[in-house]
Amino acid sequence: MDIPGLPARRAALKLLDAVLRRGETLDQAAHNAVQGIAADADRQLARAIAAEALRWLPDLDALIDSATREPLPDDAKPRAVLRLMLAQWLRLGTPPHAVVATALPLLMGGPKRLAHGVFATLTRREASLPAHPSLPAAVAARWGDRAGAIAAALALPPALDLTLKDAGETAQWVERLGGLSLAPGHVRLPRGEAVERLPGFGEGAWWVQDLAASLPARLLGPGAGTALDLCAAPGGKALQLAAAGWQVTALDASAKRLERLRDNFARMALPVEVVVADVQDWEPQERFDAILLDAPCTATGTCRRHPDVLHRITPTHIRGMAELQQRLLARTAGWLNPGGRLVYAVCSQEREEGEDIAAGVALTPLPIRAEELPAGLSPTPEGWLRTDPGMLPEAGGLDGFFIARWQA
Ligand SMILES: C[S@@+](CC[C@H](N)C(=O)[O-])C[C@H]1O[C@@H](n2cnc3c(N)ncnc32)[C@H](O)[C@@H]1O
Repeated sequence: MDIPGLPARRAALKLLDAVLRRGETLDQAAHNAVQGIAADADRQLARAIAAEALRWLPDLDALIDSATREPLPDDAKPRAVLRLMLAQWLRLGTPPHAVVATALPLLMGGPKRLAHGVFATLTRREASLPAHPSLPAAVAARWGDRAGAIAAALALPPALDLTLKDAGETAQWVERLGGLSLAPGHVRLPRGEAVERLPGFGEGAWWVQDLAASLPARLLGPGAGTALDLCAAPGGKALQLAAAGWQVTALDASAKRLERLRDNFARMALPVEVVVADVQDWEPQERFDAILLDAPCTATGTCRRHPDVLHRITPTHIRGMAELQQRLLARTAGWLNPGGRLVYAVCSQEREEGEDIAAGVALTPLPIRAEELPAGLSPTPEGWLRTDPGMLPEAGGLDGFFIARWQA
């Protein structure tokens, strides 16, 4: 029989391994790793341990290396177990004796004695982590002069952002939910509350959507005809377009994710036409007044929520995504009615997926203006928008996005 708490630690070890060795996302890996764990709390604990280990990996490794004579190989099992032990102790507040009792049984023999010794050394020294996580060196190099601000934002879990169906009711919902608003139709709450229990969920008054993720649809303006939302599922941006009065066609390659989109539209009582297709070979029967291309991307702008992106995304992934994004945007640009608007968005922090893509588009730019954005954000000199988690620090930051807009 397993000792209590061990299955959650074993699952956390599987999660870490799936991300770091097989390049899976935490979400993909969670499906397999937590199979067989009955209690929801244990499944959540496994994920929390792995996520904190990934968020603080370079700092945890520095502590481990400070307590060993020879550095342990990067993929050695004792290093992986120590990463989890330290994440529990230093990030989740688990007392050291409980960490030892529940995680050390993952190892046997010499490796177990080694990990025990390193952990004992670090607890005796009262080791601590820096004020915020250090980025892996390759990531810090890619993010250049924004790396420090983004790293600072990584220390805190992101707030819970809601988008209201009726932006005219912003003040009422801010009061009712006890949050703050950074834009019309936006309410920000501290994370922690179960979403389904918040007032307004059942009645379809709002949906969960990061503030940055709500900006692309806002930049298409109030509904004035037909809108095509490409790569639309699960539908946060399509809901915004429908709520703004656009007649929305939502297209996505994943039938399963489109089921979630349909459920979301049903909950919000908004109309939508759904198309299951790949943007790479779909041929529209009509032209559109507005197109939103929320392209598939490396999602490195969501690193606060998904710290696995800090470790699995390589220059090869970024190049592959950039090629796909360029192909999708080139097709899409021909599907606008005269005078129609196209918005391109990615939740990536990488210039290859943002600025470099936008610079190659032949349509007429429709520069984003500061008045269209929440206070504290400003467009680039080219009229694009680049956000990252280090922006709006007093309000709790926002995801990293790149957004550009053109007119046919
Ligand atoms: C970032 S998510 C979109 C989020 C969505 N726009 C929202 O606001 O809720 C990316 C989506 O792109 C879809 N996708 C990826 N490649 C695609 C393609 N070639 N054609 C159509 N959809 C694609 C995926 O199935 C996924 O649902």
